[in-house]
Amino acid sequence: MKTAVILFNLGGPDSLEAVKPFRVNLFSDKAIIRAPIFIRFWLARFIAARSAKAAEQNYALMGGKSPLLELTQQQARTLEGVLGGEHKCFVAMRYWHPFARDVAREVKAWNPDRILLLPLYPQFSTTTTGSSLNDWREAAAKAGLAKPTTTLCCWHDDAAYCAATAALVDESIAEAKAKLPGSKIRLLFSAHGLPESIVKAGDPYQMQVEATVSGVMARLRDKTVEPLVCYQSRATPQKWLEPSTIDAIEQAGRDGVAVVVVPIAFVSDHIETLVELDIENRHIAEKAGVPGYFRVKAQNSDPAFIAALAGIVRRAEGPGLCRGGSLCGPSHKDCPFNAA
Ligand SMILES: C=CC1=C(C)c2cc3[nH]c(cc4nc(cc5[nH]c(cc1n2)c(C)c5CCC(=O)O)C(CCC(=O)O)=C4C)c(C)c3C=C
Ligand SMILES: [Fe+2]
Ligand SMILES: [Fe+2]
Repeated sequence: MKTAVILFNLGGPDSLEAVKPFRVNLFSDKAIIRAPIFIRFWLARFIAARSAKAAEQNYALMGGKSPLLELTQQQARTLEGVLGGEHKCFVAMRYWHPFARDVAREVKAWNPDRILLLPLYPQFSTTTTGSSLNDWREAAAKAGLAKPTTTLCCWHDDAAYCAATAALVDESIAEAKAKLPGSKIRLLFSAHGLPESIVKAGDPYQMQVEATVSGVMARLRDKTVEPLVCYQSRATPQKWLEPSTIDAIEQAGRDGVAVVVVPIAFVSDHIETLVELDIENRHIAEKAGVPGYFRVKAQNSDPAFIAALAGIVRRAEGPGLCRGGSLCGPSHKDCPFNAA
């Protein structure tokens, strides 16, 4: 049976010229800016233009483009190798190439017997997974791609994913302890932030982030470190989830503890790990007098992580789907696809 596995991520600009249109696409999404279309059209351009210079400078620090597409394509190739047989992995991005509309046509040409949708966002948010899946459904309908389709939602508490992440965290704790013997260490689980209003409207993201953190903590070899969940990358003036990663770093400075920062809502390096965490927040930590700043590696194509994704795919190929054709993990009372 030919199975197409579609990997979804947000996408990133592939040149400095693409930064502005990429950001206009992002802020034009009704899942991100919840305003009527005619207001959103102008607001998107206004917000995108307002902070365009700073964004361009940040992409310039990464060589003038986002590495997200290459890293996701590498994940796709590695996963395809692990799954073997008649699996083919495709990558569809939400706000820059390759767009769902083009990928849907490619998938149709390959003519699979079934399709598995695998968002590379471990936690469900209406702003990320929800938006990508809606975009895919529209694109598939337009391309006339009507094959049995299963959504692999909500793998935030998947045991193998949590174990693979815990192994990466353990590596950084060991490095911190070796460099700063005797120092107290705080684990900052830094998730992408969200406007609080989106969470209040029922988005399960924050709950799922906390579940991921519990799952990772339970699987750490080194249990001597204290965890704290915080939220990074605030992008609009509204109130966002708290505490912010910056506040948490400054607090660590006041408390005189070293920090190990775990990017917990992304599985690939991109601007928010390579620039925000590695450059900006490291600088903030130095200024705040934090005795040591360590960043846990993103999963990228880590073999244990790819094996976890392969496990999620294989489970979807067996029985046990939740209502609506989605795969549910063991504890999905909050699964957005499981509503009647
Ligand atoms: C209101 C704005 C935003 C929300 C909500 C948001 C949620 C969100 N985003 C990610 C993951 C990524 N975001 C990326 C880029 C990016 N995101 C926003 C804004 C919001 N994100 C902006 C303005 C940008 C562009 C970067 C910039 O201008 O500084 C990316 C790609 C980065 C890259 O390398 O190109 C990812 C990935 C998550 C997980 C999330 C909510 C859970
Ligand atoms: Fe974002
Ligand atoms: Fe689910």
